[in-house]
Amino acid sequence: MDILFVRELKVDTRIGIYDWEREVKQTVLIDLDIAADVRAAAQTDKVESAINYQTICQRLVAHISASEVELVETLAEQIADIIRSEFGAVWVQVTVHKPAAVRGTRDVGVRIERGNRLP
Ligand SMILES: Nc1nc2c(c(=O)[nH]1)N=C([C@H](O)[C@@H](O)CO)CN2
Repeated sequence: MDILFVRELKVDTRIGIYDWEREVKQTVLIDLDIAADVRAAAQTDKVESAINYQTICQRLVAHISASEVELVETLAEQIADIIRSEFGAVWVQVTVHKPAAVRGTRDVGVRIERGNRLP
């Protein structure tokens, strides 16, 4: 199976479990790996035959910038749902990074996989 990918989609959002985190926006970075059969797109050379990664990014920026969840897990699950239900992906891996959220670390976050990756 082929993979479409997005690295480090940067979005400011309200996220976190602490009172101070409900008052500010923080930056999250999103990585996506999306299973896709890209042969039709390659043969036609038309984006209409592809899963459009720009459209996905625009949809996710709209969703994430308006969201107010507490956990990175919740955000990752919502992102996977959007990509599968609205863009027809059969399998997706979503990584949500919350850089510098924990003192002494460069990065924390979560990575999930949803759906069935075809051979
Ligand atoms: N499993 C998780 N643990 C923690 C989360 C989270 O989203 N998932 N969040 C926090 C805080 O909001 C942290 O990011 C800020 O200091 C702590 N643990």
